[in-house]
Amino acid sequence: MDYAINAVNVTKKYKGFTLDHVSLQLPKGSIMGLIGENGAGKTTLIKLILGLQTSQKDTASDKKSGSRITILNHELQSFPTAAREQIGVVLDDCCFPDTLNLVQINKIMQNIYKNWNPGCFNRYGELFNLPAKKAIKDYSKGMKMKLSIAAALSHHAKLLILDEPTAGLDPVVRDEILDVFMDFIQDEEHSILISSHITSDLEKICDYITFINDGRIILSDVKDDILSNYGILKCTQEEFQKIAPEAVHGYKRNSFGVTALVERQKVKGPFIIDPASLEEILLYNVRGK
Ligand SMILES: Nc1ncnc2c1ncn2[C@@H]1O[C@H](COP(=O)(O)OP(=O)(O)OP(=O)(O)O)[C@@H](O)[C@H]1O
Repeated sequence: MDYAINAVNVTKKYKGFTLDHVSLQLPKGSIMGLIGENGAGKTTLIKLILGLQTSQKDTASDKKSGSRITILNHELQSFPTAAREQIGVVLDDCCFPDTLNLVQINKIMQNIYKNWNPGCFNRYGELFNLPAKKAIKDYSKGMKMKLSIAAALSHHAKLLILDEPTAGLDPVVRDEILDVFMDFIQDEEHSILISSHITSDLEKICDYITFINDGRIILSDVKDDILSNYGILKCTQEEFQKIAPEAVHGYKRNSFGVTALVERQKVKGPFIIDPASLEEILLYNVRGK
């Protein structure tokens, strides 16, 4: 398979936190959602993929395990500067000087990106209702996010890497932006890696989902397969004892019995298993023990 991102055995150690030999493959032409609780390691992984932080590879064991990141078929270490235009990035803070306005940013970006498309930037500015003459410092949080997204979409990028791009946006604008992301990948050459706490957004647009917890990937698969393989089972304590432990990925006890996240195929018996949302799959995996 042809991957937009192929990260293998990526490791980063901070005091009290280790991103531990994480591997992630984003097939070209698709959207992958990154889900995890606060501090799980999503931003760290994104920054490592972008080369904004360096991964650990100074120990003998890491050399053996072959830590490696390839983006759009280029090794990260030797990524050509010119090819950087092919990556559109949105991180959680707005990266433009806040005294500038949209018109000034449009002019400046033409000198930064060879492939900058001023008409495209203007169109997104209008679509996202961004005032052209207002200084960025007077933009709301949501407006700044929309500005970052407009910029990421205006230099003919082939890959978008987006860290919580819909945080702070109202449902109507979020829906509009999700449509823009869906349009972006219609061409098989375009791909998106997106992290978000709004799991319903990811459920709408993603082809693949990667769950990350405490620096480790706990599940990474085709979204539709995840949603069809996992389900919520409600039963009595006695019934729960009869379910194979390997089928259970987390459970909660309550006064009526047990509610558990299960892998459908591993559950034997006449149980009713309801669909599980991505949010429930995360919650049970992280907290439901
Ligand atoms: N520069 C740094 N120095 C030390 N520790 C760091 C640094 N950057 C991140 N960390 C730690 O790494 C861990 C993962 O942080 P990260 O920002 O990747 O999480 P996240 O999944 O993006 O969380 P959130 O959803 O809250 O944005 C946290 O414990 C954080 O404190």
